Amino acid sequence: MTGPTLTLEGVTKQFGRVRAVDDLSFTVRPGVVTGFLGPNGSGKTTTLRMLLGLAEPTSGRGLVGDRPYAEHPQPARLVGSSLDPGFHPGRTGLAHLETYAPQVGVGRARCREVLELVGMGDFGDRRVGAYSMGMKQRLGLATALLADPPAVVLDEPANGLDPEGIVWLRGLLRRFAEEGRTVLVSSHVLTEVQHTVDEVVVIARGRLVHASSLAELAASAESGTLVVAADPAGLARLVADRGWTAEPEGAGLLVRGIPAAEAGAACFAAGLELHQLATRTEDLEAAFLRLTAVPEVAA
Ligand SMILES: Nc1ncnc2c1ncn2[C@@H]1O[C@H](COP(=O)(O)OP(=O)(O)OP(=O)(O)O)[C@@H](O)[C@H]1O
Repeated sequence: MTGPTLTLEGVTKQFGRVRAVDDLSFTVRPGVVTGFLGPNGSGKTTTLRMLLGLAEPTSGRGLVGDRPYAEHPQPARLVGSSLDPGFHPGRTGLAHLETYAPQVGVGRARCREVLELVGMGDFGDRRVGAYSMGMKQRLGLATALLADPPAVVLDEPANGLDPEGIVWLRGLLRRFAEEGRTVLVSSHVLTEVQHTVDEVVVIARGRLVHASSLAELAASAESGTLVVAADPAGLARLVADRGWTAEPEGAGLLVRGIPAAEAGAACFAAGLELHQLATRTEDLEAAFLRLTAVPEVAA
């Protein structure tokens, strides 16, 4: 199986005065898990809704394969999604799936099968109103998987899942990708999906701020050296003389982008007595926060 490539081409969405999505372009390939990441309110859901024909872009377009979602003869069979699952609290989980089954051309047996697949086999006859958040997530996922689609688009699928559920979801998405499907999952927490995704697309305030493999994002994490000197004023002078960027950390300075060997050699040459010299590497979450941080407004 080879899933369709998903493409956003210069998509913008304006809600009155709010520009929720701003000239956003990226591509999602089949055979890998792609994480669509951004803080709350950054425009992820709006983007996914435009991709799936649930919202009209102000400009630009979303493509599933070679054409917009709605132009496919049976789009719901091509892309399974957890957006707008439309749960009715009075319906059982099974009845919910059965309302969707005709749209994607599957029968009751498949509804039971997907309930089993998402670990909900024992709860299909219980009313959705009595489901926990995690159970609703699983039912949303079951809805997305009804047609056994070659592409899945899931909005915050890890929300409400317990740690065991997250591990289970990770395994499921990994298997889908290995089968050649296209897998796009959104999240506002990078660490929640960092063991799940291969590719990352990061947005902030509706704009693309980063797109690469997860490995490349990790490699781009900024590193620096913590330097603690007996003479803090002397160290501050050295940092200024060298034009380094540094910020206070504990009793010393965290010097950005300078390896420990270089910082140590410079201190030695300047006759500074060191109490500590340690490499500091930013973790992925810090890199994510740096990428999505609101820029300070110049005075
Ligand atoms: N129908 C709408 N009408 C007006 N504004 C909207 C509408 N839908 C979304 N917005 C606004 O667009 C922006 C982006 O919202 P969106 O839900 O796409 O973000 P998100 O990244 O999915 O957030 P979260 O992680 O909190 O779900 C927000 O400022 C939101 O208030």
